[in-house]
Amino acid sequence: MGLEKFNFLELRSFFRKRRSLFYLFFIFLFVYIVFLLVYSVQSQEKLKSVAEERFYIETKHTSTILANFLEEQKSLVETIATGNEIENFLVNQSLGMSLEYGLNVNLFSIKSSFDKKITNLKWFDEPIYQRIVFLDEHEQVLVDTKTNGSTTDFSHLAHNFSNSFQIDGTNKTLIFQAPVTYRGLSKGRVITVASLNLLFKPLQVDQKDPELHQFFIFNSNQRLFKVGDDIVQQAENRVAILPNEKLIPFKKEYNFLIGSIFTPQDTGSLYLLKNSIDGEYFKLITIVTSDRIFSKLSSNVFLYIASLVPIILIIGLLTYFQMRKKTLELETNVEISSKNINALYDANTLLADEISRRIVLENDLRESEERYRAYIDHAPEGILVVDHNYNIVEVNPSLCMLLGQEKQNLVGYSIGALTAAEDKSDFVIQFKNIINNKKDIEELIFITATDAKLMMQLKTMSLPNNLVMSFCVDITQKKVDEENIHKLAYYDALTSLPNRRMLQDRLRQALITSKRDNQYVVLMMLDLDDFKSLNDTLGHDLGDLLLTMVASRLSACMREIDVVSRIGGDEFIVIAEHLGSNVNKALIEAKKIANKLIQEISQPYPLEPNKPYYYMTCSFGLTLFKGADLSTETLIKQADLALYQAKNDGRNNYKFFDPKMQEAIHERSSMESALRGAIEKNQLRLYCQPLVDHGGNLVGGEVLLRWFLNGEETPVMPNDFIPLAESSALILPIGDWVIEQALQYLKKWQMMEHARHLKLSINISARQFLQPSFVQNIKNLIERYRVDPKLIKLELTESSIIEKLEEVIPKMNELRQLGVEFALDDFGTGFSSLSYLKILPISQVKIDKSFVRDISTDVNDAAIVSAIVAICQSLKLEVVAEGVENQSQLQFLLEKGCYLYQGYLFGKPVPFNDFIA
Ligand SMILES: Nc1nc2c(ncn2[C@@H]2O[C@H](COP(=O)(O)OP(=O)(O)OP(=O)(O)O)[C@@H](O)[C@H]2O)c(=O)[nH]1
Repeated sequence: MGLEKFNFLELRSFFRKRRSLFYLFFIFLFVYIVFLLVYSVQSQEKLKSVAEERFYIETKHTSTILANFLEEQKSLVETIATGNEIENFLVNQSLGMSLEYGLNVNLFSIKSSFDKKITNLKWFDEPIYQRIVFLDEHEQVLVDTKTNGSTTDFSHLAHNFSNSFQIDGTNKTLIFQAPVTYRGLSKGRVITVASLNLLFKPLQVDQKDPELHQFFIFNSNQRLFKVGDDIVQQAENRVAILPNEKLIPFKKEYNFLIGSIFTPQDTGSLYLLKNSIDGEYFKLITIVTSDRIFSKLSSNVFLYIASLVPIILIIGLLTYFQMRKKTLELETNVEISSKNINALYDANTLLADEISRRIVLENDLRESEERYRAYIDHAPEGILVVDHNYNIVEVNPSLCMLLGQEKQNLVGYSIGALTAAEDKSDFVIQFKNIINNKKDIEELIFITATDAKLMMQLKTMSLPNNLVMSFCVDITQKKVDEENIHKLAYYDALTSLPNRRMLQDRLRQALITSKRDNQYVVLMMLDLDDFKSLNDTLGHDLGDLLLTMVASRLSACMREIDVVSRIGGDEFIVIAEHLGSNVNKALIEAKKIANKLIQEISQPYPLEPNKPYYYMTCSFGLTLFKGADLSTETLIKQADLALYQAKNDGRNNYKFFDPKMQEAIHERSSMESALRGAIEKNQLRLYCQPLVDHGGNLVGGEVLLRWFLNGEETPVMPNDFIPLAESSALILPIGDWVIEQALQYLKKWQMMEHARHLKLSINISARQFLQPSFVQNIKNLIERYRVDPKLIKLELTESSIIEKLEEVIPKMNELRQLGVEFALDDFGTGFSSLSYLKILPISQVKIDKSFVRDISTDVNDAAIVSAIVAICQSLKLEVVAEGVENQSQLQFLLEKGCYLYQGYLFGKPVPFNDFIA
C-alpha cells in the first residue's frame, strides 16, 4: 500500500504568514458588502418610492385625463346649452315665433349642430356622444339626435346641476346636462349622452396589462368596472374604508372590491391606490401587482438574501479556510500519520516478517514438537523427565514397557515410583546423585513390576525450567554379554578358571604386591603326565571331564586369594602369594603346596560310571620371586623350564627353576636368533644318507640337514635345532629351502644315467605340511625343476599328522595324484595306531631306529619290528628300517621280510654333492 505524500507544510506556512492580511481583507470585504447592502436597500427604497411615485403619476395622469374629459364634457354641454343655435331659438321663441314657422328652422339648426358634434367629437378615436337632447323647460324634447323617435324620459335626471353628470348604470351611459337659460329664465336643458365605455378608455383594464386593473367608484358607493366588453355596476358601501391617494398593500378584506374583475393568484402581491377624480364624487381605484410597480426592483427579501450571500460566502470562505486550516492540520497530521504510517508500514512489514518468521518458527517448533513427541513415543530407549522436586513429569511408552508400569502410576509421582524394590531409599539416593551430578552416563539398577532386575544405562541432561531428561537404555543383556565376553576373554571355557590372559594380569599384580609387601610368591606350572594317552584311549570328552576335575581339585586346594588358571591343553598355572619374606620359608611353603597338589591330582578319577577309576599324575615347574623386575613372560618361561626338567626327571614330581635353566633358555634364544640368519649366511647344508635294498643296491637317499654354525667343522645336528625351528616357526623358511635344494639335486640325479632311478626322501614337518600353500609350492617346484614327481618321497612323522588327519589326507592325495609318494617316518615311537596305516595314502613306513637298535637283544623291540613288517607286508607297504648298523640287525630284518635299509652299515649321511660321484 502506497501513501501519497502532499507538501502540506509549504501551503500551511504560506497561509500562516498571510493570515492577518487575509483577515483584514475579509473584514474589509464584509464592511464593503454591508455598506453595499445598506446602500442597495436604501437605493431600493428610493427606487421603490420612485416607482410608487411614478405609479402615482401614472394613475394621477389617468385621473387627470378622466377629470379633464369630464370637465370638458361638462363645459361642452354648457357650451352647447349656451350656443348660438339655442340662443337664436330662444330669441325667436321669445319673439313669439311659432314652431311651424321660424322655430323649426332654429331647431333644425340645433339638431344639425348636435349631429355635427356627435359626428365630429371624438375621444380615443371614438365618437363621444351617442345622443344630444334639447329639452325645454317643460321637459319637452325639442331636439334629439336620436332620430328613431323613441323618447327617453330624462325626468329622473335631477335638475340640480351641481351634479353635472350622471351615470346611467342601466344603459351604461354617461349623462351630462347643462341648463338653458334666457334672460335669467330657465328655458330647458341640454343633455349629452356618452357611452360609459369612454371612461375606461384611458384605463388599463384589458388583457394587455393583466397586472393592472382599474375601476371606478362614485359617490353613491357604486363600483363601476369593466369585464370584457361589459361594464358592470355594483353597489358596495364598504369602499369608503379605502384610504385616499395612497398606495397600500392589498389586504384580504379588500377582496370584495375586485370581485369578478380578475382573480389574482396571490392577493399578497397586490397593491391598491385610490385616486379622486372630480372631487370626491368619482374615484379611480387601481389594483396593481407589485411586479407591475416594482418590476425592475428586487424584493428586500431577495436583497437580504443577496446580502446574506456574501456573508454566507465569507462565512463559507472563513469556514473553508478554517476547514482548510483544519484540513492542513489534518493533512499535516495525515502527513505525519503517513510518515507514521510509513514507519508503521515498515514496522508492520518488520512485524509481518517477524510474524512470518515466527510462523515458520512456530511451524518448525510444532514440527520439532511433533518430531520430539514422535521420538519420545517411539524411541526404543526409555525417556524420563523429572522436575526439580524429583517428581516424574514425563515417561515414554518404552520406559513404561521396560518397567512394566502404567504411565499414570509414574507421572506425578516421585522418582521412587520407578523401581518396584521394597526398599527404594538406595535407588532414590543414587538417582538423585545422577540427576544432580548430570554425569554423562550412569548405570542404575531398576526393579520392574515383575520383580526383574534391570540394569539401565542413564544419560541425563538438563532441560529448560529446571527439568532433567534421562535416556534409559536397558543394558541388562549387554551386561550379561559383556560378562560372557569377559569370561570368554579371561576365563577358560572348559574349566571356568582364569585363562592365560587373566593369568598375565594377576601375575602382574602379584609382582607389584610382592614387591610392595616384600613377600615371596610362587608360580607353579602344572602339566598332566601323558594326558594325551587319556585322550587317545578314552576320547576327548573324558579328557575334558578329567581336566575339569583337575581344575576343581586345584581350586579346592588353594586359598581364595591364590590364582588357579588353565593356560591351555593340560597345563595349569597356580600362583600362591604371601609366602613370607624369607626365601627358605617360602621354599618350604611352595614345596608344601606342590606336594599337596601332586597328592590331590593323583587321587583316582571316576570318569565313567561302573568303570575302573582313572589315575593321573602331574609334574610341576616352580619359580619363586619377590619383587623381581622380571616380566610375567619370563616368570612363566622359568616355570616352564622347571616343568620341562620335572618331566625330564620322570614326571610326577616338581622342580624349582634355577639359573642354569635360565642359561639354557638364554642359549636357546641365542640359537634361535642364529638360526634365523642361517639361510642368508649359507650355514645350512643338505646331506644325503643312502637307502639300499636287500641286494645292497642304492635305491635312493634321505635328505638330512646340517647347520654349520659360525664356520665350525662339526655341524649342529637336526635334533638340536629342528625342535627350536619348529617352535619358532623358522621351520617354514628352512623347510622351503630344503625342498627347493633337494629338488635341484634330484634334477641333477635325473641327468645322471646311473642316478636317474634314485628316489629322494625329504622330511617334512607337520607345520610346513599344514601350510595352505604347501601343495602348490611343491607343484611349482616340480614344474620349475622339471623333476619326476615319482622320485619324490615326502616323509611325515606319525605324531605330527595324527591330529589333523582330515586336513592332511586330502593334501596327500592331491600330491599322490602327481606321483609324489609318502613315507611314515619314525614309526613306532608315537601312538603308532596301526589303523592309520590303512587310512593314510602312504607307500612306505620307516621303522624308527630305536627299535632297530636293540632288535637282536630286546625281545620286545624284535616283536614290534616283526609286527610292523608283517602288517606293512599285508598292507603292501614298503618298510624301511632306519639305523641299521650291523649284520645281525640286517639279518633279522631280512628274515622278517624288511628289504629296505638305512643306516651306517650302508652309509653315513654325506654332503649331497659327495653322495653320487
Ligand atoms: N581332552 C582334551 N585334550 C586336550 C585339550 N587341549 C589339549 N589336549 C590334548 O592334551 C594333550 C597334551 O599333551 P602333552 O602335554 O603335550 O603331552 P602328554 O601326553 O601330556 O605328555 P607329557 O606332557 O610329556 O607328560 C594333547 O594330546 C592335546 O591334544 C583339551 O581341551 N581337552
